[in-house]
Amino acid sequence: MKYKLSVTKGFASAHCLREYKGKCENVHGHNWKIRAAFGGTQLDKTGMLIDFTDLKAHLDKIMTYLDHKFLNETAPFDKINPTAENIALYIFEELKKAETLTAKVAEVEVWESDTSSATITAE
Ligand SMILES: Nc1nc2c(c(=O)[nH]1)N=C([C@H](O)[C@H](O)COP(=O)(O)OP(=O)(O)OP(=O)(O)O)CN2
Ligand SMILES: [Zn+2]
Repeated sequence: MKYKLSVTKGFASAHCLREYKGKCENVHGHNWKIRAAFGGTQLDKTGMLIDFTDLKAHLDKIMTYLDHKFLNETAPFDKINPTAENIALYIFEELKKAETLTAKVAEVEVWESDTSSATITAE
């Protein structure tokens, strides 16, 4: 991939981890930070891989769905644990709807705190 563009957004939500022994089995909240990257090799006639504005709008839609929710009661996290890994995979899959012929989702990184993040990378 020659070009890689990233946008960053955040949301606030509560969760608890099922099947987990420790403080995170209790309900608690995070200010999640998301970095979504699209990659490709070909620019359009305006010199863009994909418009940042479109990318932000797609990410915003996902953030709005997750914002101020109890994730354990919000699909798909009512069925799968709302870990940083699963949240990153969910956002990665949702962002595929925004792919164009030349710009594909390359990476989604989910920060649970200033020091911990999970990244999904396209294979
Ligand atoms: N691989 C993963 N490990 C953990 C996840 C996760 O999503 N993936 N999540 C948690 C908990 O959600 C928890 O909130 C975070 O725990 P932790 O970093 O231990 O706690 P703090 O945010 O309080 O950080 P401190 O460094 O202890 O202050 C746990 N593990
Ligand atoms: Zn947590």
